[in-house]
Amino acid sequence: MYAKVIVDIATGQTNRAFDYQIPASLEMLARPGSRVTVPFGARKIQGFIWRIEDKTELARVKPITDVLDPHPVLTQELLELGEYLAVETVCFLITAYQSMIPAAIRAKPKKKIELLVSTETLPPVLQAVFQKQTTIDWKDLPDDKAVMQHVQEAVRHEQIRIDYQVKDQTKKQTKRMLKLHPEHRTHAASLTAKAKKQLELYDWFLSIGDEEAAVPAAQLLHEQTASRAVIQGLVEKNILMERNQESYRDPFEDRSFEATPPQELTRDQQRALDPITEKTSREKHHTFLLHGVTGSGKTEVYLQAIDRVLQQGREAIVLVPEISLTPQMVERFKGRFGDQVAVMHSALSRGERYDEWRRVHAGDAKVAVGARSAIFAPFKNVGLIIIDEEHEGSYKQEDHPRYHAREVAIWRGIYHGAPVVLGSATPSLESYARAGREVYQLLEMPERINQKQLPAIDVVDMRDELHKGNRSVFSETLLEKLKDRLEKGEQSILFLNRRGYSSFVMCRSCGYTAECPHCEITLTYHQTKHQLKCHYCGYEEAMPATCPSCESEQIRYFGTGTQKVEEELTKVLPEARIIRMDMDTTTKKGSHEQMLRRFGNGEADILLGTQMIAKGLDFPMITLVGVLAADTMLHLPDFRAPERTFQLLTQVSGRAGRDKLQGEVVIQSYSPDHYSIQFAKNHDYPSFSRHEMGQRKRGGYPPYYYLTMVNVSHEEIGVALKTAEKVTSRLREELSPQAKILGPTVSPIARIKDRYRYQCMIKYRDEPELTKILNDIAVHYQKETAQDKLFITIDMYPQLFL
Ligand SMILES: Nc1ncnc2c1ncn2[C@@H]1O[C@H](COP(=O)(O)OP(=O)(O)OP(=O)(O)O)[C@@H](O)[C@H]1O
Ligand SMILES: [Zn+2]
Ligand SMILES: [Zn+2]
Repeated sequence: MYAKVIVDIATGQTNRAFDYQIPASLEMLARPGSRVTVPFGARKIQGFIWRIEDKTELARVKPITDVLDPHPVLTQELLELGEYLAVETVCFLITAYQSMIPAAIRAKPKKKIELLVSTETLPPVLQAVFQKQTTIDWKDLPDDKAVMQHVQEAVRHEQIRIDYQVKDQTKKQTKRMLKLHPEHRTHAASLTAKAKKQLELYDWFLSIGDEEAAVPAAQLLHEQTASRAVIQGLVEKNILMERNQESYRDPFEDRSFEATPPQELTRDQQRALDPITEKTSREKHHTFLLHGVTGSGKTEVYLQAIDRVLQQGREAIVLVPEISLTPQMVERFKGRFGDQVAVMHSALSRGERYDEWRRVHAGDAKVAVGARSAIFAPFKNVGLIIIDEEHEGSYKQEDHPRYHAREVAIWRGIYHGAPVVLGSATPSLESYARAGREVYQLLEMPERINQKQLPAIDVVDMRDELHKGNRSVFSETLLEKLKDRLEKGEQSILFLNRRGYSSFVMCRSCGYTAECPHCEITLTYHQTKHQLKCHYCGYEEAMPATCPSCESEQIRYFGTGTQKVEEELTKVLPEARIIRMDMDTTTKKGSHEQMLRRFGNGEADILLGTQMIAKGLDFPMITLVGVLAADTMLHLPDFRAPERTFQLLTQVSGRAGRDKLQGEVVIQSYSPDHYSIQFAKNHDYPSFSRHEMGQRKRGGYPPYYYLTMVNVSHEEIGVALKTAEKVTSRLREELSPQAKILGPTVSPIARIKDRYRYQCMIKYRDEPELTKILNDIAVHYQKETAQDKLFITIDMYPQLFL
């Protein structure tokens, strides 16, 4: 037998399968998707078995040194998905595969064989191998075909188990379990009346009424059902059998989750659920866009749809943005589905993450809830994929492989015949446009639960505040309302946007911002040259000393931090209890959760924070939301800036008045008339989307055009530029005349780590050859890139433009 192996060297030359022979001793373990060690030149390296074949074209092939995984880490499906990702995102196969498995098992684990039954029941050959041990190293097995056949048989009969020897830091815990031996009836004949205690224990097991039931030995001892000697007696007689069962580290074990029964759905919820279950019950793929306003009860729809899928014996994947993977969110899923839920996110330790992954891999968990990479959950029978807050930029990975989780979800949905549900109060324009063209099916929930009103939004013009002589970060209106909530004992959220800080220039007097005359994009301030620059076309101009619009000298770049806001807040509202949540205060593991729990328990009046408090929170006592500066993101050099602003304002406003009390929102802005702010104020997603679609059409941006970004960098500015020019002209030659190729221009960050950066943007509608051409370009420069001199990054769904 031969294995085609994808080796763990991410270069163009090694981006193909290499043939190796599978030695007899490893035949049983070598499966597609298993990781292996193989000789490569003078070295030994790791790789993945990609395919297994019974012949090779090569005259001489070396044997595989070792198979690392007792069970393949990648399923056949994931192997195929990797091939798709490699082509579609222009990355190496090995990079795609590595991104699908947790970091903890990328290390080289040792394999061991564990005895699950008493030694005597093994065939003599294996008895000799084990002797008195219950666990032996795989390495110590004799390299003998006959022994291997016995091992294979014993695995099949669950007499032994092959598993990883995991290093201490990620040590698995095991529990000794007892159950009836398959042939207990025959063996029980040997029990005499004298062995009273043993008979009692045997009867106890029979009384369970389930031949397969396994009971922890510790429980029997603890509850004094039997003594150690009695248990041992029955095990020796092969009436009971013992086995070690893994118990997983449970990151949530110190917390109990209140069971939450399904709620009776509202009419809107039922109307959203029905089309989804219609597809799940027929195991048909279909993509839904669930557009439901904040507080419309989208989560309950997800939960009930998942429930159906679990009843079918299938599995579900739920993606949520990392930042909204709060205890509240976890509670809802654990509360409904208990241990069947595996939670996968970066706040868990490496070991915990590994355990959760293993529970999915072993089929012990049925629902994977996690951030972006959970889309690779190694389930075998996926029945439903949900992407909550589907508009979030974090679903796009900004490193190789540069995939978008939405595309991966749809690929897997098609593979499994599983619907994909994209949910949001503020869908991305891309998804909404697809729903408009009936590529996705739109499901709408336009009202909050119990017809609760959406909060009234007050937009305060901060230019007026300045003219009135108020230089504080709080407008009079906001301060008044904050005081009012303090008196009533209700809670407030203050939101300060961190993104887009000090990168743009604005006149504090009239709200003027500098824009590129060619691109409808805000110019970015470059400190070194004291200049304003367009990231897209390269246009630049000098930083003005006075505002070109009103001649005020109050023109400057923009920014203030949460810490400063907190200081000011304690000055004006000394009696308020404040929790500040930002990158600085949440570095400690668990602090994020703890702060939210304290706020939820009413231990603070005001929650002040950045992006991490904008979504997902569902606290009944929040009746006021204040947005301190709505503009910061509006002027980012990114065509999605108005969309992101609208989304964020809508999401953060959505935290107010979700329960019985009516909510209210104050948005402070220097450009209160901007359409993003006005449409958000009126809770008018459809009008926003219509207006923004017009802008996109005029600018030639998604969803009217696709974008691809090619970035070239090199230590020598000349080489970087020349290569970028070559790539650009090649694209111009090979793509159709309809494709617009912009650039090369200097990247917004012109130099990173001493490398000069140039970029080229491709706008296109239909270029079937594009991925092929880009892959060819990557191959063409592979020598230079392999030497780490030249970097070419190709991004098929650019989300960030820096
Ligand atoms: N059918 C129902 N009956 C009563 N209460 C419900 C029902 N469905 C949901 N709820 C409650 O309504 C509240 C809002 O629901 P949920 O958090 O799911 O909204 P959402 O649509 O996800 O909002 P957001 O987009 O703002 O996160 C929750 O407290 C939830 O428990
Ligand atoms: Zn001005
Ligand atoms: Zn421009």
